[in-house]
Amino acid sequence: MSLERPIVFGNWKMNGLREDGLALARAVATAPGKGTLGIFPPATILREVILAVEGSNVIVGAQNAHSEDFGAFTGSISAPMIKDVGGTAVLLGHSECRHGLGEADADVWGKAEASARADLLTVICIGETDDERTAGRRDAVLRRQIDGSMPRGSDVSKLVVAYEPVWAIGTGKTPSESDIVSAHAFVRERLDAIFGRESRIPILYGGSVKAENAAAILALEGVDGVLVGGASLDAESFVRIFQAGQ
Ligand SMILES: O=C(CO)COP(=O)(O)O
Repeated sequence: MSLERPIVFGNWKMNGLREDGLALARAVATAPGKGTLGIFPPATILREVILAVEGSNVIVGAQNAHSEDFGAFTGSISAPMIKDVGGTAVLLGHSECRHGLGEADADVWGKAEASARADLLTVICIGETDDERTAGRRDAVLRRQIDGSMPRGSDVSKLVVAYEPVWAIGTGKTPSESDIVSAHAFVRERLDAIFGRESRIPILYGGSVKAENAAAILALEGVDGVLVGGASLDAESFVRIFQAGQ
C-alpha cells in the first residue's frame, strides 16, 4: 500500500455530533484533487462517517485503540472493533494521549502491534514539548519515541509517522520552516536506520496547520503531508489545505 502525496489527515479529536460530522465527512469525500485524504472522527460516529464517504477514496480511522483485541477494558475500543465497522486506520500516541492519558512509548508500541494485526494503517504521533525543545532535547525525544513506540516486523507500508511538536498543537504557533525540515530529516534518518531506506514511511507534520500556512508547509523538503486538528473541523478550510498541496 503506497499513499499518494500529499497526505492530508484530519484529527477531529472530541468534536463532531452526527449532523455536523456527517456533513463534514460528505464535503471531504467530494473534495477534488490528487493525494490521500483521511479523517479521524470520534468513535461514536465512526460507522456513520464510513457510510457517508462510501465510494470515495477518503480513509476513515479511529483516534486510539487498545493493545488487546478484547477484554475487560472499560472505555476502550480495539483495533478489531475499528476494522469490524469498516475503519482502515488509527492514530496512536497522540500527544493528548501521551501527556493527557499517560501513554508511554511501550503502550503505543503495544497498540501499534494490535493495529498491525488488524491490518490498519497506523499513524504514530511523536513530538517534543516546549521544555524539551528549549533544553535542546528535541532529537533525543524524537529518537526515544520512534525507537520505543514503532513496532518492528509489521508491514511498513501500513505505517505513517506524524511529527507534532506538542507546543504547536492548538496554539497557532508553528516551528520555523528550517526547524520543520530538520526535524523531518532527523525522523527520516532514524526510520531509515530501523526500517531501511526503501521503507519510505510517510512523515506528516502536525501542529497549527491552517489553510493559510499549508502550501508553505506542504512544499517543505521531507514533508509528505499534514495532520490537521482544529482546521479539519471546517470543510472549507480542510479542503483548502488539501488543495494547497496540489
Ligand atoms: O493535534 C493535532 C492533530 O493531531 C494538531 O492540532 P491543531 O491543528 O489544532 O493544532
